[in-house]
Amino acid sequence: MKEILLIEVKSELGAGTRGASLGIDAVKIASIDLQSDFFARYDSVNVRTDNSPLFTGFISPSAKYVNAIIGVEKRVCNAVCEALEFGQLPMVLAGDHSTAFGTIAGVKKAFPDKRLGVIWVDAHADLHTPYTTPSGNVHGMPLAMALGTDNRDVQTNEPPAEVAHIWEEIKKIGVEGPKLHPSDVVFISKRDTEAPEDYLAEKFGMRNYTTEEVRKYGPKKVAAMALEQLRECDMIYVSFDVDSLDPSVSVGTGTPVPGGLTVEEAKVINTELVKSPKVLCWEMVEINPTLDSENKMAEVAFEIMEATARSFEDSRMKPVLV
Ligand SMILES: NC(=[NH2+])NCCC[C@H](N)C(=O)O
Repeated sequence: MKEILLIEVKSELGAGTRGASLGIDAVKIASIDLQSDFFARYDSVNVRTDNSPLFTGFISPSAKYVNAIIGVEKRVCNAVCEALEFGQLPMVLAGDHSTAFGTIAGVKKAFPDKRLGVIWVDAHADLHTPYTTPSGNVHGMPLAMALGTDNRDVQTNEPPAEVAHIWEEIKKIGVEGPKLHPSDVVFISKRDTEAPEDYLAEKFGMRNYTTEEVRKYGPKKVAAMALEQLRECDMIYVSFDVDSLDPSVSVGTGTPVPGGLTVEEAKVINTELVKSPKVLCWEMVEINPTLDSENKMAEVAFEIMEATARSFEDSRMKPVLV
C-alpha cells in the first residue's frame, strides 16, 4: 500500500492579505478540536519557508516577493519529487496558492516523460503573469508558470528586467519548459477571473465546471467528467483552494467570492477525484485564520482533507487475498 506523506509549506508571500501561513497550524488545531489523530497518523515534512521579506517590502508591484518565492518553489518541487520517487502519496498543505507551481514542477520532475493533467478547484484561474497581473500577487500566477506562458498577447504591465529574469528562472524549475499542456487543465467552480486569464482559457479551450453545473449534475458526476476530460493524461494533480467554497461556509480566506461550493460538494468532489489511480498528488491552500472567527474555515478544510486522505489511501489498498 502506498503511504500518504504530508508536506507543509508555511509560506504566504504570494497572497495580498496577511495570515495564510498560519493556515497550516490552524488546520492542526482544528484536528485536535475535532478529536482526530490525523496528524499523528501520517508522517510530515516541513518545507523551509521565510516570510520575513514581508517586513521589508517587495521588489516590484508587478510580482510581489517573487525574488523570495522562487526559493520556496524550488524547495517544494524537490520535496514533492522526492516523495513521489519514494513511492509516497504527497498531500500538500500550503499557505498561499503560489507554491502549487512548485508542486506541479515536482510531479513533472519525478515523471518527466508522463503527461500531466491538473484539476484546479478554485474560485480563481491563477493564470496571470507579471505582464498581466492586476494585483502583483503571485498567488494569481501559478498555473501560468506551469504552462510556461507570459501571455504577452494581452500584456498590461511592463515588469522591470529583474522580475522578467526571475520569471524566466521560475519557469525552468523541475524540468525545462512547460510542465503541461493548457488543454490538460480542468477548473471546478472558477468564477472570478480577469480578461487576460479569460483570453488564455478561451484560446486553449480550458474547461470549467461551474458551481451551477456541480448542482445540475451532482458533485460525483462532475468529478467523473473532470477525470474523463483528462483521459489522455497519465497522471493527475488536484489543487484545492478553499476559496472554491462559498463565503457562507466561512470567510477565512484571502480572496472569498460568492457563488461557491458547499462543504459537502467539495468533500464529494475531492474524495471522488482521488479515487482515480492517476491522481498522485493532492493539495489544499489559502486557509487564513486571521480573517476568520472560531477557526471555522480550518475546521471545514480539515474535514475535507481528512475525508480526502481516507479515500486516497483506501482506494490504493491492495485487495486482501483469502
Ligand atoms: N489563489 C488565489 N486565491 N488567487 C487569487 C487571485 C486574485 C486575482 N486574480 C489576482 O491575480 O490578484
